[in-house]
Amino acid sequence: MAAEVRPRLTVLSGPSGVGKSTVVAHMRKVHPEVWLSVSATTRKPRPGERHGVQYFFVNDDEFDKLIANGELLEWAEFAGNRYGTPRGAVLERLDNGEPVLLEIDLQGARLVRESMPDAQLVFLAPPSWDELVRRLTGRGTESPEVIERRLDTAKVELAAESEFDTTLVNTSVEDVARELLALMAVV
Ligand SMILES: Nc1ncnc2c1ncn2[C@@H]1O[C@H](COP(=O)(O)OP(=O)(O)OP(=O)(O)O)[C@@H](O)[C@H]1O
Ligand SMILES: Nc1nc2c(ncn2[C@@H]2O[C@H](COP(=O)(O)O)[C@@H](O)[C@H]2O)c(=O)[nH]1
Repeated sequence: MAAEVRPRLTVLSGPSGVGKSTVVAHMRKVHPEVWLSVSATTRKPRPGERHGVQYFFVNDDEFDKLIANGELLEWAEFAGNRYGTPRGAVLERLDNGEPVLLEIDLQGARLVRESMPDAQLVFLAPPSWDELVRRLTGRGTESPEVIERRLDTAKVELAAESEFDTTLVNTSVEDVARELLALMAVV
């Protein structure tokens, strides 16, 4: 009998404001054992965000050093800031056989697919374009200019949906969190 193949690295991507962080937060409330990689970013913290929790907030020089030292599994520029996945923590968990989740943008997902072809790529889609605009605007964390920039990028990201292994439509946070857990073989 063939051994069961369980994808161990899962990448969750989708346009800004679709609800990736909300889904992951719900999932980890129900299953705190699911490990989410904490990225490094040059973006300034939003109110309530803490260093080492949502992100490692670093300056440009520090980000340059992370790249130069080969400490990032992937990195990308998104809407004027840089974001990257610390390599060490991800590889350590994968070596231990633990499921690993990355919440990263389309460019990062493409880079992970190149370097780790066994990763499963999950695209989180909005129920509609208007709902995406409502969510991103309603979150109230970005200026109108940044929202416009993120929505421009969202058009590119939505057009790349077919590159992903699976699409989940974020109509209900609870349903999507359950589906994602099943894809990660956590439940
Ligand atoms: N299923 C849903 N129904 C209604 N609102 C939702 C749903 N999922 C998320 N939201 C809301 O949409 C907004 C954006 O969600 P969130 O910040 O999780 O998006 P994101 O994809 O992580 O964005 P970014 O990529 O910019 O970090 C939040 O205000 C959140 O409460
Ligand atoms: N390529 C990467 N993209 C990342 C990483 N961490 C987060 N992200 C993505 O950036 C945008 C913007 O995030 P925000 O917190 O400023 O709203 C979003 O699509 C994230 O998924 C990363 O390490 N690499």
